[in-house]
Amino acid sequence: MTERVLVAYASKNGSTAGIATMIAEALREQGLAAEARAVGEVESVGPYDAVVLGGALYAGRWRREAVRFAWHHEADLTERPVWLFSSGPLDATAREGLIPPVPGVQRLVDRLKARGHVTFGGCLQDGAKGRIARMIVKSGRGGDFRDPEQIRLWARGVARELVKEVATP
Ligand SMILES: Cc1cc2nc3c(=O)[nH]c(=O)nc-3n(C[C@H](O)[C@H](O)[C@H](O)COP(=O)(O)O)c2cc1C
Repeated sequence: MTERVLVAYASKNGSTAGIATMIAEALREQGLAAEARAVGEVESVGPYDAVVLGGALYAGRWRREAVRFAWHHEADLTERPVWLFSSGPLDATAREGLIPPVPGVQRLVDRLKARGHVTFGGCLQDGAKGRIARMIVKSGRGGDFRDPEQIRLWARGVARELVKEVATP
């Protein structure tokens, strides 16, 4: 049977949503039934066999909705394979090496017994919401630091683990 994977995300300016869409596409390419959904659109994780949960980083924390989602669905999430991702750094650091989760996300990794966590580069461009966001863009420190190849490779690793598990329960 095809594994159903939920890629849930919390995004303010849309770039984490974009990453979630890329992850879901890469999982589908590997034969999984994956869909990307904003956390607010997900009532239950019951229909899914595995979950990828991602949050945009603001001031050293995940967007609150992502944390709330994790707490609210904790019991169901701990019964399923779960991976977490963060999106944030507005420079090349996420591409150059593994960035550990911020403390609040590390707590979720432990609590949900997540199989893995990765930090992807973020994106802030014209039209970003918020005064500080606009200041960052205006001062030339914005840009798109997401790396589609890095995202695809990470998603393929997730798919490999899930497919292996179905083959050898
Ligand atoms: C006010 C503000 C605070 C931010 N704080 C962080 C941070 O603590 N760590 C980080 O890596 N990125 C930080 N960023 C960058 C965002 O995480 C990045 O732009 C991300 O891609 C936004 O995701 P979204 O488009 O899904 O909202 C911050 C951006 C803004 C505007």
